[in-house]
Amino acid sequence: MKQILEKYQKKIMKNSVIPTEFYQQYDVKKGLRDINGKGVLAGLTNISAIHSFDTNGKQIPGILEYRAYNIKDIVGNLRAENRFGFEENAYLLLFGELPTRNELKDFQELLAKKRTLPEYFVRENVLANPTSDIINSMSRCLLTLASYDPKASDISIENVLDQSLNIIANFPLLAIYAYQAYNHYRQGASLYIHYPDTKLTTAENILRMLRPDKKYTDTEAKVLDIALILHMEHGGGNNSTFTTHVVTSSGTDTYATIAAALSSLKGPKHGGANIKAAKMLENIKENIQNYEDEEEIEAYLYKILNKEAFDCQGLIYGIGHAIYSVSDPRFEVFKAYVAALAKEKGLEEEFELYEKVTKLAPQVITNYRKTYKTISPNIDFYSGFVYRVLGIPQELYTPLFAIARIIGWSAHRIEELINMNKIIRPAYESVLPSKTYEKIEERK
Ligand SMILES: CC(=O)SCCNC(=O)CCNC(=O)[C@H](O)C(C)(C)COP(=O)(O)OP(=O)(O)OC[C@H]1O[C@@H](n2cnc3c(N)ncnc32)[C@H](O)[C@@H]1OP(=O)(O)O
Ligand SMILES: O=C([O-])CC(=O)C(=O)O
Repeated sequence: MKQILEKYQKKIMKNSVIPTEFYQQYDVKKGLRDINGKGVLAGLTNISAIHSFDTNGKQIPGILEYRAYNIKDIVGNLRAENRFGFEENAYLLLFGELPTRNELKDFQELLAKKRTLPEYFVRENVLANPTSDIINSMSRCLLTLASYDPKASDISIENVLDQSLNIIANFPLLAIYAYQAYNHYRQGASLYIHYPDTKLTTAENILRMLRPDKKYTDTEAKVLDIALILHMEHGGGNNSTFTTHVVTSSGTDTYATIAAALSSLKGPKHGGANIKAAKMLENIKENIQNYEDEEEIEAYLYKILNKEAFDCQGLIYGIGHAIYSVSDPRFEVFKAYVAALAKEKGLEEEFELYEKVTKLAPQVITNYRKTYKTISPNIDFYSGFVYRVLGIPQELYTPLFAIARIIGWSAHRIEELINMNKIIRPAYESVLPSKTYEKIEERK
């Protein structure tokens, strides 16, 4: 079998490689972006804005706005008022306005009411097929839920909104129960299936369902709430949201669309980077003797880039961004929390090592690869650190991203359905000259 595959692979390599210069010649933007990170304009949106260049094309520190409100103001205000904000920001992103106190209460009650799975669903679907790949389990369960929905393929806005709210409410259950199944059947731990509490927020319910004793502190839940808010939405062009637009444009149903978005998200260059970054930082910690020695850290980062260390893929996870240059504003917000948590938990030494990595890695990548814009750490450099301090297992890092980003996917799916009504279908130029068909006996 191996030999046959090697033979086929050789043929593929011979017939599939396209000379690099062709991309320039045909003006194809690899990754649909300019080399400095400006994307090909593929759509318009009211949902969020990302700024990384000023009007003169100069790189600026990144700015992220949800429905025109700066993410730093959103988080700053929640913090000042010591309130949870996941539900409020879900309302803002989905409906376009900040809720009044009563509107927020009604929305929270609606989500709480919807936060329930069909009878026996957990036993027959979640527990029956345990896997460490929780995103796969979520996709599988989502597609199974479609068969319970008599209006699964109805793509009217009202129905899509109803389906989206069901998925938003139930993603935490699908993720946490899938982890509990894996932890029990594959890791030998006791099995806990705690029901969510209708009076609690999304962040509180996640910790309640995860922990054997259902207990958590208010600070822990508020830190998780902020992490979720920061991951909720990032424009129409990020890989999983663009997938949502593409798949929605074919007219398919909500379940299939979100399963596609989940599949995109788990890739290690996108949402899957949070697990990779956490594992990489552990690996760096194990392989560095002196945390103070910048030369030793730098040499190890070169080894990672050179595919000689960690997962041998040549990527330093949690660093770099497709469109941000000088900074990812979410990283900045996160860092303040991480610094405080590290101090509280006595992890200052580890935090200082990671800080050195964030300082050295961008320079190392710039020296090693051809880069046209400033490289800086992204949101997921520190998310693993925060989740670890909260006692959240690594298998749930990317699922937590999905629990948050389902809001952005839903808002973008609805925006696509309202405004576009046109199948997305870009062009691929064939660079292969035509050939005369050879009869089977003439082939060499
Ligand atoms: C929530 C999120 O999705 S945020 C992103 C999470 N992903 C990661 O953290 C994975 C590590 N980072 C990366 O792989 C990249 O920075 C990406 C995928 C996020 C962006 O990639 P690009 O748009 O190609 O970035 P950019 O144009 O700045 O990169 C220039 C060069 O530096 C390389 N580069 C950028 N970041 C890294 C990195 N962290 N490690 C190694 N090489 C890198 C790119 O591969 C590219 O090399 P190439 O021209 O040989 O292909
Ligand atoms: O915008 C991107 O390309 C990736 C990202 O940061 C996100 O989806 O949050």
